[in-house]
Amino acid sequence: MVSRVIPVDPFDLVIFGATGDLARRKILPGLFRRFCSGQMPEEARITGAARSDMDDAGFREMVAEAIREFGGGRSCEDGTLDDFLTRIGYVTVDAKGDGGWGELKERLRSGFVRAFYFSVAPSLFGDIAERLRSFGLADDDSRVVVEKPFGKDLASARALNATLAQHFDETQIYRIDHYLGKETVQNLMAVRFGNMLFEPLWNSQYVDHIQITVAETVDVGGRGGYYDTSGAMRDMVQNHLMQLLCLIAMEPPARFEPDAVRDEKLKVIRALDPVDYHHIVRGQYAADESQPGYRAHVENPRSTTESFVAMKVHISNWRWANTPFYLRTGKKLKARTSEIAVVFKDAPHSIFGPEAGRHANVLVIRLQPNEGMTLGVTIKEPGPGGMRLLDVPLDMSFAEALGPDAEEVPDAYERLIMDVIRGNQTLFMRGDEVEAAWRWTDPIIEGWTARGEVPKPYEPGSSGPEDALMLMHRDGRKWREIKG
Ligand SMILES: NC(=O)C1=CN([C@@H]2O[C@H](COP(=O)(O)OP(=O)(O)OC[C@H]3O[C@@H](n4cnc5c(N)ncnc54)[C@H](OP(=O)(O)O)[C@@H]3O)[C@@H](O)[C@H]2O)C=CC1
Ligand SMILES: O=C1O[C@H](COP(=O)(O)O)[C@@H](O)[C@H](O)[C@H]1O
Repeated sequence: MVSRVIPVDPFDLVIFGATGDLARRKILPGLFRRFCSGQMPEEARITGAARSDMDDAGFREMVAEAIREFGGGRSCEDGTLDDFLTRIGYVTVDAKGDGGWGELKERLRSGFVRAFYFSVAPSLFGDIAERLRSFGLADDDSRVVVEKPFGKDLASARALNATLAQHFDETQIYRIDHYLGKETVQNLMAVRFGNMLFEPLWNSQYVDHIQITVAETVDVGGRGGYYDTSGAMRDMVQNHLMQLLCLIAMEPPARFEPDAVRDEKLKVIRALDPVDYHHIVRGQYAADESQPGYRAHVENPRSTTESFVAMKVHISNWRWANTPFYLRTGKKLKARTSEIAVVFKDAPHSIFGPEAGRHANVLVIRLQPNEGMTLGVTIKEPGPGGMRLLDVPLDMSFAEALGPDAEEVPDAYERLIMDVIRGNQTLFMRGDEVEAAWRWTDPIIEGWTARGEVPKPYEPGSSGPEDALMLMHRDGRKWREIKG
């Protein structure tokens, strides 16, 4: 295999919240994998910063443990971990106080790319941004990476944008949506805009409807405190599903460049119709004989927060008028699967007569697991039985197509952090995009509150509430089965 890894420029990366869950599970192991792949240059340095009192050696031990636990199955030569750890340091810093900032500044070198990852609660973003400037750690070339949730509604997202804008230019702010870093999500753009095959058919004249499903088997686990104030709508739809919707529905950007892509995504969000409340189903997983339900995972035993949402959405523009988009996401479902299905219309006339049945082509883009694409094609049923039709899949699994190269594919966080170092904002959300997404989401959530709506219970391990199935049945359509 010929390595296509291009090393990034030397950098200083500071991770605020380096002792936290996200840093240990995703960021630090991801950086290690990039180091193994040879993408990280010799002079790269990573400094953890958090409140815990620790020295460099203590933090390196924590990092080594995190990598052993969450590092992932890629092969790395012996000794690489020790080598990686020599590039790691730690400073005790209080985001809300003055302690530690001077020492942190001394650790940073001039002449290198400088990035600050805010892997802390959003309530600390403003404090950190302000101190980065007042203690002179950040300059006009520095980058800041901010985690989700980016606000909980339009007002809070605006306030957060305004706070960040006091200290940093938009070109320095990298708002993470890790779905944009997934390999297949980018492949979606390659499929649409790198082929002549699909784009002429990619509109309401040929597409009957589109289904976007992000199903999870996990419950809210230890994140009940956060999740109960959020729910599936804020946690998944406003960001991840919205981004998938944008990529599938947007017009071709003139170039694969940050503002060209983000302008087109913004136009999609702005063209979304308000959603009729009859077109949304909220669900909450119930208990069964072997396991507790949602309400046992959160503090409020009467919680009406949704762990599932299904909805029908319309985009009012020339391309998509009259083509519905059905979105659904939920926890504790039957299988972990994320996919987008583009369901084409039936052929306008069947030359094979009514007994041949109805056959529509479906293009399925599987984001996870088993990333790949399947195009359902109608053929003649083999054998002597006359002209009977059969749907067969033209199947492409990326792991099979890439062979051993698939091992080299970085995960979402690895890719996005390297993009920050490269200064490429294409796969990050712009401030106006996030605000537009909240502008569309807010009335939906406000409507639930005003109507005192209670989510429908659903069985753990199911496909969600019955009403979600009805949402499509009413339109004479059917959800694809949720299977891993
Ligand atoms: N965990 C996840 O799966 C995901 C998390 N996120 C987002 O990432 C961010 C971090 O989440 P997560 O890692 O789970 O959170 P944790 O609660 O696990 O970690 C929080 C981190 O912030 C540090 N911290 C808290 N207060 C201060 C302070 N005053 N000064 C300096 N550091 C402080 C903590 O340090 P110490 O403990 O040393 O005090 C700790 O390192 C959040 O915005 C979250 O919404 C987004 C997607 C998924
Ligand atoms: O951002 C989030 O995403 C995860 C799902 O991410 P995936 O990459 O595993 O599909 C979700 O579990 C979590 O609730 C949400 O905050």
